[in-house]
Amino acid sequence: MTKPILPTRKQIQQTFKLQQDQSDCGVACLLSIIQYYEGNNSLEKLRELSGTTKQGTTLLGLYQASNQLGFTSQGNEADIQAIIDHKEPLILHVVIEEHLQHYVICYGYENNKFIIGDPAKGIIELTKEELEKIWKSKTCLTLTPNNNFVKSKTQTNNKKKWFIKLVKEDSKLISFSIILGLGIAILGMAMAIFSQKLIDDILPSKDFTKLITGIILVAFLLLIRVLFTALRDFFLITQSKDFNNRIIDSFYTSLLHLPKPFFDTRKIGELVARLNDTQRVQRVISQIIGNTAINILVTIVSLGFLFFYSWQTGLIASISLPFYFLLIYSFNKKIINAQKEMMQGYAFNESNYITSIQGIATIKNNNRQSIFQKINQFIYGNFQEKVFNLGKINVRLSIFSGIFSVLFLISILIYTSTQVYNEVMQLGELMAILGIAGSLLPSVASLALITIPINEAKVAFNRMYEFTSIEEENKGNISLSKFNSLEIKNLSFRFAGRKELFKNINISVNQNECIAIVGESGSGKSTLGQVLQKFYPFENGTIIVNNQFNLPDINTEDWRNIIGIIPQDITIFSGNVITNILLGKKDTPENIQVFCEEYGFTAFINSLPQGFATILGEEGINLSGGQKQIIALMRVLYKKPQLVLLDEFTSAMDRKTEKFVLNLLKKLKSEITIIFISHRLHSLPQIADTIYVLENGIISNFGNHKKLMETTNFYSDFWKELII
Ligand SMILES: Nc1ncnc2c1ncn2[C@@H]1O[C@H](COP(=O)(O)OP(=O)(O)OP(=O)(O)O)[C@@H](O)[C@H]1O
Repeated sequence: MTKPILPTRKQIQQTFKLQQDQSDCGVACLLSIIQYYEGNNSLEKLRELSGTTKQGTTLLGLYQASNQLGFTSQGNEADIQAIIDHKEPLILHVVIEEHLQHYVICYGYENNKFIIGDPAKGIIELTKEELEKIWKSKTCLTLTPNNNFVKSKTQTNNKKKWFIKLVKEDSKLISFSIILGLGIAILGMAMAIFSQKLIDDILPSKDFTKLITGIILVAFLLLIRVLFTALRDFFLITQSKDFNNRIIDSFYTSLLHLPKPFFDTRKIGELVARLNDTQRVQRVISQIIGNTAINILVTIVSLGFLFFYSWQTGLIASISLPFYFLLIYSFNKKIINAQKEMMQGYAFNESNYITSIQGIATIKNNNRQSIFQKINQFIYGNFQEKVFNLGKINVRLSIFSGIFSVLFLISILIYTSTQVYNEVMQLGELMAILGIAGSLLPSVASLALITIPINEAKVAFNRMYEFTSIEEENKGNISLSKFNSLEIKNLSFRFAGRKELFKNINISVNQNECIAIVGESGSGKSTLGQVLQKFYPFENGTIIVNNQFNLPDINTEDWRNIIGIIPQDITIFSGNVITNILLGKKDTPENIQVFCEEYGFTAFINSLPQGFATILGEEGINLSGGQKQIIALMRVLYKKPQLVLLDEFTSAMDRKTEKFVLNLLKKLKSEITIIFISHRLHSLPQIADTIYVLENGIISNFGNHKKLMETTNFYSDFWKELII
């Protein structure tokens, strides 16, 4: 499985992957090494496995991910000589521009230079001194593929299959559009040919009938061309609509089924930007169907006509057009890079805009409007600078191509006019040749630039594919409808790339019991709650349900029907109170009214301006924290769960509401098992049968109020401080 001692440049170039944004450098390095060993994966998957966040990846995260992917890897402290002696690619942790943490790959040492794969720049060479300057940490990750490493050629095939599946339904529309495009191209020549006939034959012959017939014929052909163009455009917009609907549906559906950790590591702006990617892919499809086919044909037919009228002009065109093509083509790379930077600038600007709107209260409260305005000026200015850079390249391109066009047309003009002057060529032929030569250049230019939109679409397509190729969350296959007990045994958990959050935790709860998990902020209580919702897989230990099933094996949908959650951050959707309780489920208003009366929520509903019809969320009134918690309680109880998990519930309620809620929960204890997660401890003695104290990553104590008060711990400290 191991490669030859020093990889060739070609191998490196072919397998090296650039980062898609700043936080991706670590995973881009890992992906490059995977591809170097002929494996395959996606940046998205690697982000997930390595716990990459908006800030980037830790070396520990890269280590954990690479071990899961079939590498024997090791984090080391090393010196320059050690990496010269190490004959396999390795990842170095470096610091660039004095403070930016970054990862690069060292592929080897050759001719006194290190071959470095820098995900921000590409393949570069560094001298010992240059590398030492940035490799200050002296830490690196060595990776050797072991027997678990899977070589895979399947991903490219899967990508192709996915793409074909997406466009397959449009194949008829696409074929019609191409055929119409060909018709349009051929009819486009009609005017040039007619003008030649008009000047050379019809007008000199003074044949009026011929003139009228000719005009009618050309008018007819031009009208057919208009019809063809309209039809083709209609097919294109139809295809565009169908394709976008299909692709967005597939994208959104995959998004909803992605595992929770996926959402922890993404910025909203980035997710929104990916929705726009679909349009980019579609635009290029339209462009290829709409223009490229026509341009190819226009070029061939025009050249044919030029040869037909005068083989010499055909020859001039055939010799000079490849140069024209190459001249324009040479701009491709610059334009693609400038476009990439512009797209990044755009995504960054969008993220910044969304974050400032979300944090508007904090900005105002801290009087930081002017600072945020300056940040925005900087970010937006940077984006505009990138747009400007792209514009500059385009201006340069149009100057060069303009000069070339002038030279080309003038040389054709000189040649043909000399021919007319010497009476070898007729005037009409000159006109036709000039007309055809003029239409040839834009077609060739557009063909030379086709890689730009294709590349843009490829980037967009890959980014979308990465989303849709992530495995859905674990579904589990044991169905369950009745909850009896939950037992957490020796459970350990860490977020990918982080140190262990808790270890060897033992907690149990039976039907109709109420337990509480208490502990300091950040001790991992909410995370434990999320593990219980099957949001995160755990590292070691077991969670047994009903004394027989492993939680990961239980059907996720069944389990989430059994467990009801009130999270710390409650989401209120746009809509009225009823839609917020039902969350899309169908029910009659009478039933909801009965439900509210049964649980005693009627007074709360009546206190809202329009009762049940009160519009909440972005389009409606803002609820207080306590009111949101009541809505969340209604939402949970309406679901009729058998186990509820209440995370810092009642924290925002006034004493009266809290009392009402606690009394309600006490009554419900006979029907529902309750897990409280809290650091508000004063209400717990009334309701919790057992209290577990989570401290320093372990359950340091557990028992009822009386038992816990006998020792010194987080819980008893709280009560003792109250008494003092
Ligand atoms: N997705 C994540 N990736 C990495 N670390 C995370 C993630 N979510 C939470 N953490 C970290 O895990 C730790 C535990 O967080 P958690 O929310 O579980 O604490 P908590 O005990 O519920 O705190 P609080 O009482 O303040 O709600 C924190 O240090 C937090 O920064």
